[in-house]
Amino acid sequence: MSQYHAVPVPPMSIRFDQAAGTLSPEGPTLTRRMSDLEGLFRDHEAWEKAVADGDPVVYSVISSPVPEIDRELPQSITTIQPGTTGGELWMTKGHQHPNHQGEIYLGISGRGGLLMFDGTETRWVEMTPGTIGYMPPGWAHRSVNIGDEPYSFLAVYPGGAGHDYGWVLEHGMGLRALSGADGVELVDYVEG
Ligand SMILES: O=P(O)(O)OC[C@H]1O[C@](O)(CO)[C@@H](O)[C@@H]1O
Ligand SMILES: [Fe+2]
Repeated sequence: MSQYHAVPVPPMSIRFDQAAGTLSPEGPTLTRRMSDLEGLFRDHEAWEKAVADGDPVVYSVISSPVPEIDRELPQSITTIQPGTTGGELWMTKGHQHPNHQGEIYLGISGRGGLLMFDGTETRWVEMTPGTIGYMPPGWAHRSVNIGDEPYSFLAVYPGGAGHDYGWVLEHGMGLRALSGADGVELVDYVEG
């Protein structure tokens, strides 16, 4: 089920207040805690312990009022907190668009990585403020915070693309992003 409402909107400007972490006018907001990321981390015991030890917020998503419906172009800003679980950097759930369509991200603050997987090949794009990351149709995508401060990025995506989270649980993402010497060490995917 979509977390977005489907009310058409008129032409508009949308103001992002980075200090306040708000969009105005605002749409739906979403908070993902550790407990929402079941089955995604390699170290299941470390994930269970993190859930038991306060179930921290891993990332939040604020959206504009543009609806998730075909031919619309919704936007959202995702902020991933810095952290690791079992040595694995905090990340989004990641998803495939069931109705394969492209998408762009724009780095706003902090340091991140954009992991893309088409079921065979994997790509990793480092994201800093000003970087545009492009996800072609058919490439599942996950974002990772590789720094020690919150990592924020703008997403712009086709409203009819949909979100398939089960695809990532079934196929993985090709690689995992662990905390390493230069912030990140990419290793082969191992089941969670
Ligand atoms: O949908 P996920 O995998 O939780 O990741 C969150 C980010 O991805 C989006 O679904 C866009 O691809 C936005 O809602 C948000 O920017
Ligand atoms: Fe997407």
